[in-house]
Amino acid sequence: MATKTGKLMLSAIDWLCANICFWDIASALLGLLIFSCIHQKLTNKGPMMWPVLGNLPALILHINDMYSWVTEVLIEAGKTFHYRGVWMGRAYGVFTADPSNIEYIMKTNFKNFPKGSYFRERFHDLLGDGILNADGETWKEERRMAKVQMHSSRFLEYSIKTMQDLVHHKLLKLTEKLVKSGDSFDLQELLLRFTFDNICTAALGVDPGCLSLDLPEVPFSKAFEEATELSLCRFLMPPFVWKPLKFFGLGYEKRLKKALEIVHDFADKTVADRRKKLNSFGTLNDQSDLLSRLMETEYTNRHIPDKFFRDFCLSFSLAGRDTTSVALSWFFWLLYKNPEVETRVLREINEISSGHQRTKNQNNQAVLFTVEELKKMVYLQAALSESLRLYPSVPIEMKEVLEDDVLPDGNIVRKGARVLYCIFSMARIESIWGKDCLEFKPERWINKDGEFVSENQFKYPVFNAGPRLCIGKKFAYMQMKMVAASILMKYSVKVVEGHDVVPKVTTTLYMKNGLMVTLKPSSLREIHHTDFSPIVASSSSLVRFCVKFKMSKAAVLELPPSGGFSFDLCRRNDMLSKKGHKSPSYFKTGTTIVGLIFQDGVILGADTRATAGPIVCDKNCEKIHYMAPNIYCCGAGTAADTESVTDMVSSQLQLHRYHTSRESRVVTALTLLKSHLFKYQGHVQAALVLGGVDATGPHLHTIYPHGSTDTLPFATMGSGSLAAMAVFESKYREGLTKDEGINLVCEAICSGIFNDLGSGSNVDVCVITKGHKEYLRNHQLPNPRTYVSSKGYPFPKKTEVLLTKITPLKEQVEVIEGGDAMEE
Ligand code: HEM
Repeated sequence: MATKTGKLMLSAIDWLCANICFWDIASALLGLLIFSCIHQKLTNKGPMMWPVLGNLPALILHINDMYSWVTEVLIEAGKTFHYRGVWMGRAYGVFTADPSNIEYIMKTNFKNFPKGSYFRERFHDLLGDGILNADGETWKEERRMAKVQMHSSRFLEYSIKTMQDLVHHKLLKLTEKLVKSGDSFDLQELLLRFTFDNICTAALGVDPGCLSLDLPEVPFSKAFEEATELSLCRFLMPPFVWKPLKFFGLGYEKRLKKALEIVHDFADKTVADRRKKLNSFGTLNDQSDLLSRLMETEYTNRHIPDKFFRDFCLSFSLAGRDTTSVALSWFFWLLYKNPEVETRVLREINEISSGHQRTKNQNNQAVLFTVEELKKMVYLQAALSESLRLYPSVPIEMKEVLEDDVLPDGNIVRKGARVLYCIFSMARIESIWGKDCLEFKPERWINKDGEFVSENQFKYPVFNAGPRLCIGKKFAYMQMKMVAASILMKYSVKVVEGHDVVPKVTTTLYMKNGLMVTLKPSSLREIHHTDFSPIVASSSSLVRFCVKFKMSKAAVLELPPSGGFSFDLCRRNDMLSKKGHKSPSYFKTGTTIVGLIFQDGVILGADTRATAGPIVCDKNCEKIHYMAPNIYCCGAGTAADTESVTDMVSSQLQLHRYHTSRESRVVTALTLLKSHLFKYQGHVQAALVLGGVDATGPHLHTIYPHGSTDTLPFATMGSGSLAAMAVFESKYREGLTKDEGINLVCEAICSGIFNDLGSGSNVDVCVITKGHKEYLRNHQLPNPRTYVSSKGYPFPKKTEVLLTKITPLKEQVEVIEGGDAMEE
């Protein structure tokens, strides 16, 4: 039977050889190919899937514009398509940009979509079991430990300090040097150096020194970069290629091995040193970096091998290194392309830093931003988020499928497949982000009350989402804001003309050619003159502004008002002084005001001289102001300011009493006064001594012009305060009687009157006790007038009437073509 079948087959082959030529076979294969292609086209929504090669040809064809191409395909395919790599390459699955699919894999069925062995295997040599490369219980435990430390206030404080130090002592020093040289330079490279130093200092407690003035090549940093890039090569070739290369140490795997040795040596040494320190001192309490905190807390509970800490360090260095620097590079580029956004960012930074004179560096305009100030930078946060939307630091993410599953959009995914989701493409899909999705529009992140509004994580998975949400998000925003605000305060960043800005196709969205820029000092000064306020700008100036910044008038008017104070008068004064007008100078003022607590209540005292520079303009003015029947307030500083502030707060207290039908409390007056003064940051010149007696007893407070306050048993303020304080400090004691208190107050005021030229004339006293007050106006007259002319002071003649004709005023309006600096 077998021989019969064999014979039959041989004769069939003979027949085929005799009757079918090469061209017949070629045409049959071609037909098969065409059929398969048509079948593919009809059944698969994605790019062409070739037999054997899968999607590889299309990928190679679009390798230089891969993100745009994937976006186009995703839009055409309705946000999801199936893909396949070369035969036996184990690369297959779906590509998606659908938020509902992303929510499913990142949250709803999180357990079925781990990082997976495909990813882990390729990154294991570099990251080991570090958090970025771990799954399951290992990942869970690492995340728990990292979260506890990262969210502690100690780490937050420490990380802010490291950022401030690096920005001010290194980054800005380096930019100064670069500005002096006048050369263009690669900003992306500079930022990469900055973030590497920053993450190593914060996470490992070691500064690798990439940002030193001579921009040295740091072996650890270079090897780390190389090891990351070379590990990625393993994703481009099938395992039967890269595994033998690794085994025999050939090709790029040889270089990878070398780079890995340097990286691991550095990390191992850091961990070993820290362990040694912990063993010899028994504590690492003087170090706040993540590694030290983790070692100290975890070692006390159980023994954790050094390898764990090494892997932990490397994952953090990778996660926190390039992500923020790349994000900042795109941000600066987008800002350069959108000057109207830059103007708004600068305006915000300027407003926030305007009350910041105390921390200005002496030699330049660099400002040390605090966490509170960074938090207030809402528009900057919106601009950074918008920049990350369009250029996400991690453009494509990948998860593996554990068991067969069906995604919410109906696509089936088989066990072992991979789901890739393209965050870069999501930003460019109208059905996700709206018709204006391609525009750089920070306003989409701000609500009508001017607050920042976060987006749904699954529509905006830039920081990942669900249980694996990026742990460093807060750190990243602080860092980006600190760098952006500090650089923009000092420089205007100009991208070199003709520089080609394109994304590099790799796991992190670098700019392929870097970002070549020049820095022009003091962009802020420019913005003072070009700044605008949609509310006050005249129509013509608004048009000029729009033309200058190539934006529509509607766009300007659409901007929500920024709120807060208007600094138009400052700009006007600035403009006038530039035109040669001399600003009036300030008048020196002087006062002695005091207060003390005695056994039954509070006694306040004040002198009565009002000075304006060298002139005594009022010999007997009143400096003790009424606030409420049981509260009075002495004011030093500018008389008009102290009067107005106390008047305003007094009326608020009155309204409050109408509402509550209760006696005002001193603490209410104190809160109202300090919050009012704080808003004006010292521009309202009122230094106050507030005293009163309420249901909780007698109270005495001082309030400084910037809004800070003190609560004391005795207090003095004004230019004579030191003289008065000398009296109080030597004679004040608890339980003074009323008369003793009044005498002490008078003595203190007289000490001011006789030792301070700004104070003088008489002593006013106000005694407040429970349910009663006594205002002793001119209680003492220590400087009575000694000589009065016996003849009086008659005027030689009365006021004469020179003209009786009344000339009506004419309104004259002069239109100045071209406008003034104020209007720009
Ligand atoms: C603009 C800046 C940043 C962006 C866009 C970003 C984005 C991401 C993304 C997409 C992931 C998921 C990665 C993956 O699973 O493969 C991630 C995870 C992570 N990121 Fe960030 N990141 C940023 C900054 C940082 C910084 C500065 C740190 C450290 C201080 C950090 C620490 C981490 C950690 C530890 C994880 C792993 C979380 C986990 O798997 O549970 N990131 N980040």
